[in-house]
Amino acid sequence: MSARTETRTPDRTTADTVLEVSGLTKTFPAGQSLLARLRGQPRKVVQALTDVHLSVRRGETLGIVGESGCGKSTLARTLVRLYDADSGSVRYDGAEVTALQGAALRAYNRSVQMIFQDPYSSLNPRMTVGQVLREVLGVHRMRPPGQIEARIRELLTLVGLPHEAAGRLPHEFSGGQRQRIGIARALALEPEILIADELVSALDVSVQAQVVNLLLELQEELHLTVLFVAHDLRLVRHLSHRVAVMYLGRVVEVADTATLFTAPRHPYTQGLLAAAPTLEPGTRSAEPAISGELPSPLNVPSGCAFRTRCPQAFGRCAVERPALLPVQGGEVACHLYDPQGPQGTVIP
Ligand SMILES: Nc1ncnc2c1ncn2[C@@H]1O[C@H](COP(=O)(O)OP(=O)(O)OP(=O)(O)O)[C@@H](O)[C@H]1O
Repeated sequence: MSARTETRTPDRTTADTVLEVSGLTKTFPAGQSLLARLRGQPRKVVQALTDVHLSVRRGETLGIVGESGCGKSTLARTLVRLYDADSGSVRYDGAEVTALQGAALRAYNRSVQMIFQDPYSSLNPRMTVGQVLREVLGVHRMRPPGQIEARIRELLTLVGLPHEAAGRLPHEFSGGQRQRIGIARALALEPEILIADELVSALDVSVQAQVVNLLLELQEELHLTVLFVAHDLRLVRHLSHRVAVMYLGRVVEVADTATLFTAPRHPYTQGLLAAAPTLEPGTRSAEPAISGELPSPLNVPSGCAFRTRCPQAFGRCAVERPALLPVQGGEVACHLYDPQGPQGTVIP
């Protein structure tokens, strides 16, 4: 990773929106005790995504960050239709994804590929890499039968594996190599969008850098659009043109990477960056950067969900949910940035 340390800028991406998420909401029924069930108590719901708005530009890498449980994976899974949204809209090249069925849904599922943290769990342990790729290419008729072997070799080269890898079983590979196999399988379907959910978090740091750099090269070579969901802000900064920050199921800030890391606006983003161990060594304060506990997604605070932990919260934050509004270099959902002024009483 040392080869490129500069922050990526959105210059090379187009302003053309490929995926437009608006008002996306997803809840899950919470677990319930036997006693509560016997008493007929109403089941609570986990508010995993609430009114999420997000535009993804063609050809960009968009990082998605936030504390554990803030809804990153649910967003990724809802985008690929592993989950059905409760409400809201996802438009891919203008077509409503939440309504797709049959052949149109299958085409969408080819165009938008998700790669998971643990490809081992989704690889058949008894199938060689060649068999896995042959099956994907054959079932989806990606190549005529006579061209399949050549395409398998091409895919292995693309992800930096030797051609001999085709004859080997998943357990014969290291974690990083298995991630490369997962990426090759996704690329076999010639997607336009890759969604990488915690792609490298289970790998050693040195291997993480190799896989992330591979993703960076592939993205530039194949003009892919990438959604990079991760905890590690250092990796997100390295890879992303823009970054979306989530808190308790909402997008609270989106900005180009340089702006987000040098001039974060939302108090939550400011806290998240201050808490990151790897960004600016020596500049961390001894105080916890974000005070208090993350509220339960069963009981999301009224108004701004972050206000119970926000050092700058004022009266309006408890009663009115801030909308995601445009600011220079991005968007932010915080009353402090209301173009009409914060309008409220600062809580002493
Ligand atoms: N299938 C499910 N059933 C019930 N609750 C769920 C389910 N999936 C996610 N949740 C809940 O939804 C909320 C958002 O979870 P999600 O996994 O999307 O967060 P995340 O930001 O990806 O977290 P992490 O970084 O730990 O993966 C959490 O409170 C989680 O417990």
